[in-house]
Amino acid sequence: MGLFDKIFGKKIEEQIEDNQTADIFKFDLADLDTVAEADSDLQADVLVSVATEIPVEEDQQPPITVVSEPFVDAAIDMPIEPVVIPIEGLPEATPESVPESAPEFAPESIPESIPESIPEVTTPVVEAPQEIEDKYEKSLKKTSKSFGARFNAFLSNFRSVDEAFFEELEDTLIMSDVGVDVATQLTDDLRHEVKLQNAKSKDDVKRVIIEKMVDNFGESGLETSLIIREPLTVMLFVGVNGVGKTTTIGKLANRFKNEGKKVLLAAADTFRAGATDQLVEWSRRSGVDIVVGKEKSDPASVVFDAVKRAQVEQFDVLLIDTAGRLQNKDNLMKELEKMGKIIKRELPDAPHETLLALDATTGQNAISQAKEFSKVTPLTGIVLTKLDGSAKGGIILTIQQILKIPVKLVGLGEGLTDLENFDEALFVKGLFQDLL
Ligand SMILES: Nc1nc2c(ncn2[C@@H]2O[C@H](COP(=O)(O)OP(=O)(O)OP(=O)(O)O)[C@@H](O)[C@H]2O)c(=O)[nH]1
Repeated sequence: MGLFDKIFGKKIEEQIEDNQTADIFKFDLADLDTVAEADSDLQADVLVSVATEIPVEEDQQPPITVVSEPFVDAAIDMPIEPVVIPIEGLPEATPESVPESAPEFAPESIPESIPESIPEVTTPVVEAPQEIEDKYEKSLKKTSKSFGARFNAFLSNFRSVDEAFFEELEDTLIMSDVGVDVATQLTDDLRHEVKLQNAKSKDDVKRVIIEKMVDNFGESGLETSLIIREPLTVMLFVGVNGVGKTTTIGKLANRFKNEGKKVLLAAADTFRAGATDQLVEWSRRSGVDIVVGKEKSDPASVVFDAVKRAQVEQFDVLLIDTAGRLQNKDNLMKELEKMGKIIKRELPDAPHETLLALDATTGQNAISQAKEFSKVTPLTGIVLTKLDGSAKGGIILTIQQILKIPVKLVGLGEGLTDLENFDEALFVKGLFQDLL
């Protein structure tokens, strides 16, 4: 049984007839339903994502002293010295306040008052399946509307299923961010399928199109669950600026914390001023510990400190934020290789996940980023962020089909709990809600 049958029920029950000619598929579309007007907002499409600093009330910030533990390694040759990182707006740490080794995770280091807007921090949250389904449906509304509007408009223009129909269908698929290769393949498949199923009415054709898209998707066979390993799971996050890496790490930290796991963050994006502060803020929100380095210091040293600390203090999960400077691929590659080497020296099977964050609002651009990043480092999965603000969620179909990299997590909002495991069935249901 294909994914479509599992989600939407039985396929069209038409006799499969052999030796059918194209003429048989001529049908009258005069009785088409009134087509909903395409949402002009959705046509405008691209939403511009702006990386913003997380607003924090000054009086809610306890003093933070963050120490990067020194290490000596002739092989890697990184001159590291203990550093005290003054977080903007906080009292500067004095050398005396710097402990010799990385500080023990102390509950006191978590701010006493968590901002009111994030009550989930201390309460384990288990979401009901219906809640998750509703979130998917809501987040995919824009994509589904634009998908639905395009398809309904397209179908209303045709009186018969002939070659022109399939050519127009291919264009519609491309415009729906499915990607050229996938659109061509799908159209070929659909030519065959429509014929095979002897689809005669508008609804039949529509159903066959969706059915084929869904089944293709379901056949990807990609493992979408996150890899979790005992005693320590290491996850590396990569992606260009502003796509939502830091936010995803914050949300994931909160989720693992609520599951009772001991979580450590590593701010290995030492390149961009402010990136560390942002991650520090997320660590506060989620109530988890963090290792940071000096601005412009070697990110590999932060990773080294974090791995050591995670092992010594028996953390369950280490989430590493990196700088995604795709503009300088050689540097990025070297940087990621070096981090990988350091991690592997301590944990040969780590990093267990190298997750690429992609912004769903950027459509096909996200695909190019995925292609570029997979040249730089092997990727185990994708986090598709901002699905809630995108009308281009259809790119998931392309990502899985073309890149063969599983989407593992989806960002469905800016809140602490707006991150979900990728669920093919819920995604597909949400995607086609306006078409069926
Ligand atoms: N609506 C929505 N916004 C999101 C989501 N994920 C992240 N954002 C927003 O996207 C913006 C950028 O997110 P960051 O997490 O700072 O992105 P980043 O990739 O870490 O960026 P750099 O730190 O510059 O490398 C922020 O305003 C986030 O609130 C999401 O799933 N939905």
